[in-house]
Amino acid sequence: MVRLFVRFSRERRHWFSIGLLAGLFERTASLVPPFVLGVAIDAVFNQTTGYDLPLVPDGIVPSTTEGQLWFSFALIFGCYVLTALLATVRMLSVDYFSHHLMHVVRTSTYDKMQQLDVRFFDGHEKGELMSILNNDISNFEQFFDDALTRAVRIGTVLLGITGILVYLNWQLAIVTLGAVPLLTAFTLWFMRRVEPVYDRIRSSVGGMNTRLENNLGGIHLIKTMTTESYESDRVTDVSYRYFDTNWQRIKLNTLYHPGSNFITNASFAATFIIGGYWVVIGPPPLFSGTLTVGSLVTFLFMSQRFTGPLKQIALIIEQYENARASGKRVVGLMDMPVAIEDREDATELTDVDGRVEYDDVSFAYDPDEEYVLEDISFDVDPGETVAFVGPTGAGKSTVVRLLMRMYETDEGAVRIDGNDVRDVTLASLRETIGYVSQNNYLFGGTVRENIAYGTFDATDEEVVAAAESAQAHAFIEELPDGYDTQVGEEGVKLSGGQRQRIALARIILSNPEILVLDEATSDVDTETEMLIQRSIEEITADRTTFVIAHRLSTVRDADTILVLDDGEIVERGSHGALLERDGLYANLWKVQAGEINELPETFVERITQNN
Ligand SMILES: Nc1ncnc2c1ncn2[C@@H]1O[C@H](COP(=O)(O)OP(=O)(O)OP(=O)(O)O)[C@@H](O)[C@H]1O
Repeated sequence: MVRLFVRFSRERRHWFSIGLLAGLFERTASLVPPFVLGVAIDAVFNQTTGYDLPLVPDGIVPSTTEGQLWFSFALIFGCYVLTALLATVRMLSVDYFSHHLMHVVRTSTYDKMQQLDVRFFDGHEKGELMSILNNDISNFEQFFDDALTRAVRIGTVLLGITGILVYLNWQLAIVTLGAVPLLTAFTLWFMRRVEPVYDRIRSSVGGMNTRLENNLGGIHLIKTMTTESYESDRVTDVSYRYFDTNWQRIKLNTLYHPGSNFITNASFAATFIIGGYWVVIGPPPLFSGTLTVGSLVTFLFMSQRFTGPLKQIALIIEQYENARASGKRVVGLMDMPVAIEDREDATELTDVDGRVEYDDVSFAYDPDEEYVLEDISFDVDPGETVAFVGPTGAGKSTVVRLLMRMYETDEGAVRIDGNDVRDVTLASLRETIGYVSQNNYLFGGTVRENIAYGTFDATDEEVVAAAESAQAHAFIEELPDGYDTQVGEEGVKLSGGQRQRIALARIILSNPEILVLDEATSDVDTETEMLIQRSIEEITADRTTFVIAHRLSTVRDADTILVLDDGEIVERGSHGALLERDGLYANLWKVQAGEINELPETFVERITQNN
């Protein structure tokens, strides 16, 4: 928490200082009225002592009893006004500071999260990350907004009360203040018990968010599979875990609150009994000197004033523990090493011709698992189209993820125009490559915004031209508001094929040097695909293109077709050459063309051996 505070509060820290100072003076001013009341009782009502207020020059104290009465009223009223003014200053400055801090921590955490590589997101659920960005950062804000200023005010009150009570009667002060060490010991015991519970609460919030996020995202699946009751049970489980960890906290709190109440009330009772005895009968055994009625009234008022703040310590601890657990998660994320980032001497990838080389590339998603790609080598000349085909899970998408350096090769190198992708800046590398996948993400917003995403300065004419190339213009025109139609969250208001065409238009508009089409037309009907294919031929004519497709008709015109199986290239060549070879590709083609009904059983084995 200290780290987060030091790092992110720099710009607005003065607001925090102003707030703390205002809180300090506010509490000091609030202690004056009971003290003035005590003096007034003795000097004005009982007339047993002189009107003597420390720090107030004698010259300004009226000499008549009536004057002293009005003076006391004015002083008490003035302190209340001052307290209210200072409270306003405190609240404004501290609220401003803590909300600004929350804003800075949230945006910085988000920025950091964005820098993390895809592998990080593979291993973390969205709900978990959402709960860090939302709940954890709010807890952090709450601590600074509320708990910390409260702690400062309590500190001031306790110090002020201690000073006043010791000044009035140090012996009775020992009785009244005896509660403080007891309460401190009790509080420390409580803190030790409650700390791990808060860690568990924060993690159960993350788990619950993840479950809810998953279920809302998969609501269509839940409905079609009629798994509502199964999912209700799963939500009940995570919600119960949250309830249960909270219940542990509540149980500890219920022990703490009555316990601390008892200690502080005992201190009040002891002050009342000993002080009352002293005023009425004389000093009790072990005590000596005099105690006036006014002093006893001040003592009783003050002991009430400090029992409240002492009880609030529990709340502060609660907020502190909450913020500590949250801070740990935020810092954990901030400290997460960025596995894929620009090297210090990274250069810009500019004037790209589009020559791509895979040089003996091997890769595993999990270092402890087998390679997903093994010894992949091929070259693509500028402007050529290379296609990847092969059974599902063969590693086709993985090949292109390495090109964009979403993951790094374990062995070998991927080069563009002779530059190892690890030696160029990530931004220039990824700007060079346009990627359309089978899972096209659309942001909630209009069709136009989605097409121009990433090419934010595109004119309307350019957007329409890109949509025309992607065979999307006609259907967009049919939509209720044309290009201004809202597509809904993740584009739910569009069909899969429509979403794909918008994603294709987006990439066409960004005009990348290298194009990757990963099942980019898998969701459109054959007719539309043929139309898109014509546009794609135009778009890809002069640029290096990687095409991944299960529908082999899409790739038959590619310059080179690489057939992948189980992470290895098992065949390579043009469509005609591969048909002649009569291997895996030829068999797949025959199945798709309806010439044979199923693949020969031993084909993979045979082909692998032949290679
Ligand atoms: N993010 C990931 N983490 C771990 N393993 C992965 C990940 N993505 C893919 N894999 C695994 O890597 C292998 C290759 O996956 P890849 O997506 O490259 O196959 P593909 O040939 O593109 O398949 P498809 O035709 O079904 O899209 C598969 O066994 C898959 O389970």
